[in-house]
Amino acid sequence: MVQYNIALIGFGGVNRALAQLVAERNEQWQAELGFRLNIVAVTDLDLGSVVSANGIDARMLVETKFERGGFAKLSGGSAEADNEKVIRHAPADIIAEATFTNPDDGEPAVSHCRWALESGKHVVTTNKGPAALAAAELKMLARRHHVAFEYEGAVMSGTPVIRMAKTTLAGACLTGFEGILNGTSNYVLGRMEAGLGFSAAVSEAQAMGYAEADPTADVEGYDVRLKVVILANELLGGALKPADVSCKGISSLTASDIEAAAKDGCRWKLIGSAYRNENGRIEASVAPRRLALDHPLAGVSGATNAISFRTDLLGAVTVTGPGAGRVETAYALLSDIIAIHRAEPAYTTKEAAE
Ligand SMILES: NC(=O)C1=CN([C@@H]2O[C@H](COP(=O)(O)OP(=O)(O)OC[C@H]3O[C@@H](n4cnc5c(N)ncnc54)[C@H](O)[C@@H]3O)[C@@H](O)[C@H]2O)C=CC1
Ligand SMILES: N[C@@H](CC=O)C(=O)O
Repeated sequence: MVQYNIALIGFGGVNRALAQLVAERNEQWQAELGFRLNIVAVTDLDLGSVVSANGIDARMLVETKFERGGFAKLSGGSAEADNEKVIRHAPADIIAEATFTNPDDGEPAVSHCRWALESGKHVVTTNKGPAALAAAELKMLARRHHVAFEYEGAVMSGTPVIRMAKTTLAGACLTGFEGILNGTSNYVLGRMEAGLGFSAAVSEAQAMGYAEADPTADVEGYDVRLKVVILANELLGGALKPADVSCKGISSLTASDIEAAAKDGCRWKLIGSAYRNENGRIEASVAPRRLALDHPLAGVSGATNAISFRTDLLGAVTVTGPGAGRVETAYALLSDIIAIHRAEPAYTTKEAAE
């Protein structure tokens, strides 16, 4: 039986949902995917840290109402989130990083990933900071230590966009993309169309688990900007930084802007895009756009996201699916672990990994 020991860094909506899946689906994964997961460590800024080489009961983790520092009450627990010690020394094969996204420098998540990779542990993360701001360094570190750095969930949560574009669209000559890449802002725009105020709509998105810890990142477009950087660098061979992407969010859109668009048979959407121009330069932007109702992205509603890839050989290829949500994003971590499992011989053979 293959069993991967996993450490959860950050125990908020996404990693809790992953723990819930572990509690409910390990038998199914063993039968269908050929492995099971064993949670050996968890750290969280609010709750502290806990390590157990034999494994921590996933159901107990999700069902217990821990108070601040509450992991101290568990065997092997402490009230402090001792991330570096846990990441470097817990007996984990895989580190699941799901702490807050820091859009400025990606820290401390970049360091979490670095410590894990340096210690020979695979990293799966939904955190956009490391993927957008330090992917080149972290991928190199991963190669050097013969482990994986995977971040499918950083764009469009569990909807398989990065891996799909890299593998199944290989050879189709991708020249650009445009899409709705933030669930919160799309949800907010839809609720405003239904007559709700901006702040009330943002509160709803927070309650549903879609929004960032600071929802400014969602409504001002900073979250989409990170996703555009990730996709442009990963799929178009760019070396973009957030400052290279012009950025405007939806916070200045008023109820009357939304009404006026509806009267004209249009709808506002926050669109992130990047294209390689004829000089080979990548032009990237984030901005609200008024789309006619027959535009392929106009009908994408709620926290659903969609991306249209522009390719030479196929024209536009559009993928739609969840863009946010706790379980949906936990699925992205599972999909990264499945990718690691399927590539495992490449990691255990030194020559193949170099
Ligand atoms: N919720 C969603 O729909 C999606 C979330 N993401 C990303 O996944 C990550 C996790 O998202 P959620 O679980 O929804 O966020 P959350 O805010 O529910 O949970 C984050 C957890 O990380 C903990 N934390 C923060 N800094 C920490 C640190 N330095 N050390 C240890 N723990 C720390 C917090 O105490 C909190 O419990 C974020 O980076 C987010 O941007 C990505 C795609 C979708
Ligand atoms: N806050 C983000 C979560 C996923 O990246 C969103 O709303 O899309």
